[in-house]
Amino acid sequence: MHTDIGNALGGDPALTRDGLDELDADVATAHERIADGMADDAFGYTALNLPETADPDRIRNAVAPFADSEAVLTVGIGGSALGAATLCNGLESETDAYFLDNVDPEHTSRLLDSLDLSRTAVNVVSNSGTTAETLSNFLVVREAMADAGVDWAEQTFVTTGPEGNLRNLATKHDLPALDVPEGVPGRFSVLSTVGLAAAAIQGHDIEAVLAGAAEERDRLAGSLYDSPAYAYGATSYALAERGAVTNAFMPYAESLETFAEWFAQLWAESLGKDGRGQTPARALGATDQHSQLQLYRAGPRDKLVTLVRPTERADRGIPETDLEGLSYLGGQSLGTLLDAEFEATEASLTAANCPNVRIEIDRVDERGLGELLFGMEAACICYGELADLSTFTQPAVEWGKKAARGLLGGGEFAEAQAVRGKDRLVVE
Ligand SMILES: O=P(O)(O)OC[C@H]1O[C@H](O)[C@H](O)[C@@H](O)[C@@H]1O
Repeated sequence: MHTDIGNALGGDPALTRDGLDELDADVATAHERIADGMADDAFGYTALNLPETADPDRIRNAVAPFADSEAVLTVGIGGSALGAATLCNGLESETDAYFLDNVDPEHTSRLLDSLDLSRTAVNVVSNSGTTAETLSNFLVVREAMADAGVDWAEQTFVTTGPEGNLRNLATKHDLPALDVPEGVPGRFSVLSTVGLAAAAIQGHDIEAVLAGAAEERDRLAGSLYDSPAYAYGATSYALAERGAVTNAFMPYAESLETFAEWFAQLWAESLGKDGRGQTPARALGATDQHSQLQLYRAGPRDKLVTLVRPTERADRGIPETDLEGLSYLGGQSLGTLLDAEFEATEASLTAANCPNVRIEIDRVDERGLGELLFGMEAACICYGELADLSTFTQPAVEWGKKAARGLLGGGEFAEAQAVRGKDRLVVE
């Protein structure tokens, strides 16, 4: 992964090279704390050890019974779905991958009706083993399988923590179970069983994902100028502190669209605390050049734009044409056009003083995704250290979970009272 922060300097909000140089001493301290956390396998930091500690053979063996499946359906939400979705949606496979995260009944029904459940492996993922959306969707999937005359227990495996309803269910029905590694929060779990099992069923080279991640880990160093991950984390932090409270994250590859979703969870849930943080906005190049870019270039001066692309991709030529005014396109390729658009957007933002960062990988393949995923995790942790935030907690998300559970009669939660006490001012 390469991080080019040249265009992050000298814009509005203003960040100077001197400012970054000054921050570099804090990056050195942050790096020490991160290295200590990794060495101690401390909660959260241990996620950065996954390139070494994840066991691809164990994952491959666990999913071997499902190798002939036509599709893999992952039932999970948040960190228990987005990592696997990033890998599966980023890479080509003959085995289809589907994800049930939301509990929209229409979507769930439509998806289940469209699948051949007799040829579908079901991967139920929940670290806590108690998440209402995941367990509800699983109960619905199980019923649909039974209705279709499918032995659900033959086609289901779980990925979960040591305790909880899902662990109990796996024990009761003797389902294959993969363990979520201890101390790894969901949004940092993509390089573990949580993110890699579905990719393994799809036949992807999960060792290469880990190798890409390991390469990025080896480049963590005590200076932001030596580590692409810290360069991104430190620059984002410095800009946010100066007013760039929005991070418009814009990959130029359809295959990276889910990666932007994964990034949004990582950045928002980890760094949105104590009145601080940087709001991730998901965009896709070149599509959103024709919509959101207007705001990024000419709207409030409160943004960092992150442009991400592979430098190599399978290309497709644009046919020659004698259509008037279009001859300049003939003989070019879609890839050349996309690259030109990327560079034009970058220049256009810079000309308007909008700070932007360029992140590149060689290709969207297993290795490249491993680099990006690890790189963004390390960037996020670095940002959290610099801002002195508790990167690995999510009290605000837990609040809503408790409120919803209380409303459904799942226990006594003070948070549910707040929902009942909602102020109303209805206009009809
Ligand atoms: O894996 P689970 O325990 O089911 O949790 C799934 C998700 O739940 C919550 O919303 C957390 O804030 C997320 O970080 C987590 O990834």
